[in-house]
Amino acid sequence: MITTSGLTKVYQSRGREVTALDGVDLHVREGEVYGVIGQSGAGKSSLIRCVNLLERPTSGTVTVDGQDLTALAGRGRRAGKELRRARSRIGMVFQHFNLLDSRTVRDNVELPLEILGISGQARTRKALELLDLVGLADKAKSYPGQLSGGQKQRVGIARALAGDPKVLLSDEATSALDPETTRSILHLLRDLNQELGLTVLLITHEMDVVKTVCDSAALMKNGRVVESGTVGALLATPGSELAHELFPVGGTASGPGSTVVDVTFHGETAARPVISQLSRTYNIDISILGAAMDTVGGKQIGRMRIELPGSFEENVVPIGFLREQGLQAEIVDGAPAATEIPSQTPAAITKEVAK
Ligand SMILES: Nc1ncnc2c1ncn2[C@@H]1O[C@H](COP(=O)(O)OP(=O)(O)OP(=O)(O)O)[C@@H](O)[C@H]1O
Repeated sequence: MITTSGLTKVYQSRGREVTALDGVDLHVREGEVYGVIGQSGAGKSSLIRCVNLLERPTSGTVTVDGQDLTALAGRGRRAGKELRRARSRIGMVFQHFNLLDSRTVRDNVELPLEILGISGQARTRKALELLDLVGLADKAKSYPGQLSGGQKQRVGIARALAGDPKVLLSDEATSALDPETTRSILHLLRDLNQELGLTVLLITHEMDVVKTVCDSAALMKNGRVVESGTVGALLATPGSELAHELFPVGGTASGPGSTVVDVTFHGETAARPVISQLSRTYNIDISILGAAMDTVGGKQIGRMRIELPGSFEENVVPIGFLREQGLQAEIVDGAPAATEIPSQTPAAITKEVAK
């Protein structure tokens, strides 16, 4: 639904060049919630602004729903008619809501419909429908100043849906909200994604947002995507930084001469007593050094760091047993050279070596 190829953005700032995006390839499938995470300055805002051509990329292409937006003329407010039309089918939600304080809630939602030239009655009907959809039917006549932050963001979401978009872009939509309100807004985005089949591309610096709502995620650093994939596949990727951030498991070996393994459970493997089977089958004592269980995108996922007595060579068979059971097993300590470890990296994952 959204593809960027070789997307590059270089700003000219006080006589020097700042590369905010450095060849970003992103592939967001129809109907998924895709999170782009990264620290401040990683290039997230530049990415989202380039996706709807609010910012013109220096090079590369952006395709949304099969249409190459970069081929359409104009930029920002001076965008040509075709680009404006294409953009009206991309909803955008902002961190600070960007509502007009002098207009009622209903009038704020009607604004994009006014710009599209929709007549008064149809506009009002649509705005009231959308307010109902986001749970604010009773606030139509209120002004933004009379609403809580969460309610303001619901108005922002209703307004973003006015043009019946297939794609919703969210620029840190929950960063200004408290944890409870954040959860309710994320659930609303998830419900809209499922009920309307809306594709959602969101940027965030909070791992919890990715954990709560995203099907897929990408990690950005210095203008580049350094990891991307479905959350399930990322969790199954040995050495994935995103997986480690989503499920940090700690614990160090009790001493030399043992093998430490990070085991990832998901899907039906999360419900099977694999560790006790491993212990009984090979008659080995297993120490659990750390563990975390959680629900990601509605699926139970867990990670456990375990310690097996003996060197890696002595544990090749038990580790093979774990992998045969459909679990991911990544050797953290006691491993031979990386090339000797049987690799299970799924092809779906792209992990580039940062420049
Ligand atoms: N209009 C601009 N002119 C010059 N440099 C800019 C401009 N916008 C962004 N940058 C620079 O580009 C880089 C990426 O910024 P960007 O805002 O895209 O990152 P971000 O990941 O969204 O960060 P944050 O979460 O702090 O908003 C930064 O070094 C920033 O200073």
